[in-house]
Amino acid sequence: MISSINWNGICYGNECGSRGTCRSFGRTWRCARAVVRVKASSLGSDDKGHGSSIGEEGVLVATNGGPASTVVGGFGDVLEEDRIAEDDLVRPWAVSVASGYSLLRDPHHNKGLAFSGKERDAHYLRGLLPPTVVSQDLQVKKIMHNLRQYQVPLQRYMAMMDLQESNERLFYKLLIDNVEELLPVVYTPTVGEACQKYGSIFRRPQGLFISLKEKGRILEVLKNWPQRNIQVIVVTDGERILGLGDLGCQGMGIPVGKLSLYTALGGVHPSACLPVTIDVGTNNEELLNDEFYIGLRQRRATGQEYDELLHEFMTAVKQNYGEKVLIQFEDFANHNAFQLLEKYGSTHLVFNDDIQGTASVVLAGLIAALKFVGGTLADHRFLFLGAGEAGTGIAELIAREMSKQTKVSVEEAREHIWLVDSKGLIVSSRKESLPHFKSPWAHDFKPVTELVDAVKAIKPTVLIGTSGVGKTFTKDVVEAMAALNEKPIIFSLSNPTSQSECTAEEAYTWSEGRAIFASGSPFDPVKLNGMSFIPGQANNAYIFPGLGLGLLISGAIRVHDDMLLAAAEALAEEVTQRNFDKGLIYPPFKNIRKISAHIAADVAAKAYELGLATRLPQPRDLVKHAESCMYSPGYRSYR
Ligand SMILES: O=C([O-])CC(=O)C(=O)O
Ligand SMILES: [Mg+2]
Repeated sequence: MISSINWNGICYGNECGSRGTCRSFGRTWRCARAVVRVKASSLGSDDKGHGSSIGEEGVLVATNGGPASTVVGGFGDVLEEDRIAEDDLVRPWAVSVASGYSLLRDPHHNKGLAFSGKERDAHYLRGLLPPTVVSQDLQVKKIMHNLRQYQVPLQRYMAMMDLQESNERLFYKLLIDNVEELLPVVYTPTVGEACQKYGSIFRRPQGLFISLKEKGRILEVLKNWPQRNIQVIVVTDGERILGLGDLGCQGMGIPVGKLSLYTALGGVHPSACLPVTIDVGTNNEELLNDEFYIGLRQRRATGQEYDELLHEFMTAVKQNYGEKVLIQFEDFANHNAFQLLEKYGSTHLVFNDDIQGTASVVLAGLIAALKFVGGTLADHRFLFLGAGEAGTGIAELIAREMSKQTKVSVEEAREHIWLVDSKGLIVSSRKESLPHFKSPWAHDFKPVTELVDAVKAIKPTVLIGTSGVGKTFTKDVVEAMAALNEKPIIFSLSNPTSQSECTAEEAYTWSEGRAIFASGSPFDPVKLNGMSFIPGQANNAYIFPGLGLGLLISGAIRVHDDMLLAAAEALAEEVTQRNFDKGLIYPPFKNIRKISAHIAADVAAKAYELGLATRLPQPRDLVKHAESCMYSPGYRSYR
């Protein structure tokens, strides 16, 4: 194995079949695309003398101890141009050329038994693999067979994580080809349990951990990450993981899971994705006392200490990756979520998935549900249980869409929308004590404490649960909705399944099969009185991969609310007549890559329209362009 070579590389072009160019910056090669081979003419003493390298990140080059020989690349299939300063190229580490045994252990390039005979010869794999050569499809078949043997969801999750760390392309092929079956494994609900037990199941780090200990050195820490051309970061501080509360550093499962969906559902190249967990401590006593806990053992830093760390992170990200890197805030607690969005929304390309992504997916479901119940948004009355990020985010987007459709002001539109929090209905007499994100929803009304009483008093046509508290849509509540409405719309959005406000079965049974139901985490179809009901999954996974792709392909520099409306409308348009005939208000996840391309195209179109796009000229057919930019996980040939 070559761990380090001295070289002065001659790129002799792509042998991967795709066209691309290599440019030389002195001794550093930079490759615009895909697999490139480099001939090393001056090899170190511990090598086998071949010097070929494989890398869709471009050229893998080892340092000779000098300052600027390093790895460049990682453009993914999306980014074809980038400007990197020469001093950016200096890294403290060397990357080895992957061949032979190390190639089999390199998740980005390993193909396992799918290496052909010629590849085995060319890359010193002879004898390291059994003689049989299999196709990627057969590998998928075998792994699905094995996964189905596990009875415990967490075992499936761990098997999937092992695969991601041993053969990345196979992981994505499996996920894309079996998305409906595997989404609940790598994502909600199983990822919730994985985060709760992350310390004990931790094997290899899959993202960047930035703790208070790294304060003052975050830029340095970012440079330790092996990929340079990061396009999307999902970051959490672990304080509100799904509806499970403060899981501290163990929240890392969420950015990892979300980014695997960026690739599988949205086609963003895996090497362009960076999961980050900011560790400022945890207030979860159980974790602080857990010997397997992997994070800082201290209570959460707040105030200035917290703000400074986050600011250093946001500044370092922009400095290291440029202003077009997308930062998705995920599962922060309410106070920080709103503050971060407000603070960085006008200086960085950021959005909060729990506030804005969830809002967009729910709005799409409501637009589609109107097909069944009739009327426009303005003809309906909305009641939320939960007035945090998701509740107020959805409420605001509904108000904006209503205002857009009917030309009433957003303030007037808000009067159709009511929220209940842990203290009861949000009314104007509570205004003094409300945080700023709740105050727009404080309407004039008498105080009401119980949800069921709020339903009877407000008479909503739509009931939405964003409370993070399971079992709160009781029989009384659902029956009250069913008494008021021929087709009550009931969304139980809290995740994972244990936190869902009610189950699909409860919603259909208590409403005598009349509810139009969707949930954040998946539920199986329900049989009732000989009929089958298929619940919708109103999860932001429908939105963020396509939204992110749209931002990247247009080179957007800011996220605008109109882009979220565009994403919602694009998703609602993807519900076909056949879907409606089956009672669906969301399209099946199995078509998600096509759906993401449409969402991406509409988001990108909006970015161009708003003057926020920098990738000019605007491609004529944005759907085709989005599709052509999507990563596909088929193996490359390494001959
Ligand atoms: O992760 C999910 O399934 C949806 C989400 O953002 C949350 O519940 O926080
Ligand atoms: Mg979330």
